[in-house]
Amino acid sequence: MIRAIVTDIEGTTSDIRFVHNVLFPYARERLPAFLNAQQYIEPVKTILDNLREEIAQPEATTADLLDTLVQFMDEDRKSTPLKALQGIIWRDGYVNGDFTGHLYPDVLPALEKWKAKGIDLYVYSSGSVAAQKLLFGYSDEGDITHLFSGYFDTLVGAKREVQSYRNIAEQLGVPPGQILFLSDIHQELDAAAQAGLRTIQLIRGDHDAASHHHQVPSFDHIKPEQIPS
Ligand SMILES: CSCCC(=O)C(=O)COP(=O)(O)O
Ligand SMILES: [Mg+2]
Repeated sequence: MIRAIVTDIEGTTSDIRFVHNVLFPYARERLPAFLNAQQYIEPVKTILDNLREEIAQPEATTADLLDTLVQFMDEDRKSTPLKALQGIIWRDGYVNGDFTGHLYPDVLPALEKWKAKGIDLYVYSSGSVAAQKLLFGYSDEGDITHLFSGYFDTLVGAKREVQSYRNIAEQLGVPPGQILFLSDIHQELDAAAQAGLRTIQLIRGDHDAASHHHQVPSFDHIKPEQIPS
């Protein structure tokens, strides 16, 4: 019996183009002025110190760190300090109505149905927990954060690491075999499956021939009650 569902965001609940063509450029354009204004103010001061630690350059200037962050954005590096800074910058965009968090139309009805059946819902994304709450708090369908019982980001570990899913299961207090993880990336699903979680892959675009996971085109096709124990 599935007792908890953990969902990825990018490519799973939300279009990858929203993240890459709207969110990422919004943060990239504002990052230099943002760092200039906020570098000595919390929480940015601590986030920058965490970045210095991550790159093992304790003496790095803010200009050095900006270069590093630009390189990380070019590489789509899932660096925790970068993700924290992006999340803070995105807040203005959501609050000012510059954009809303994209949701595929099949997502909200399915989440509501699963929740009504007593399944607890969680999010796991490389985007910071603050950024996840913004996306679902200012979504195309309004504030849907009441549906989620918790959020996980890279502080629990990287998404392709088996230990991250063990950590999530431990924090949920649910046996791994009763947790269903939804993602579009088979390497993330491989790690989750190795930790004992059940997996389903969302194929929102191109077929993934290298995957061994059950594949569906949308949340409509997911029937947690039919997953055998
Ligand atoms: C919270 S939406 C932004 C997601 C994000 O920043 C990102 O890098 C996507 O990573 P994911 O692990 O969800 O593919
Ligand atoms: Mg994804």
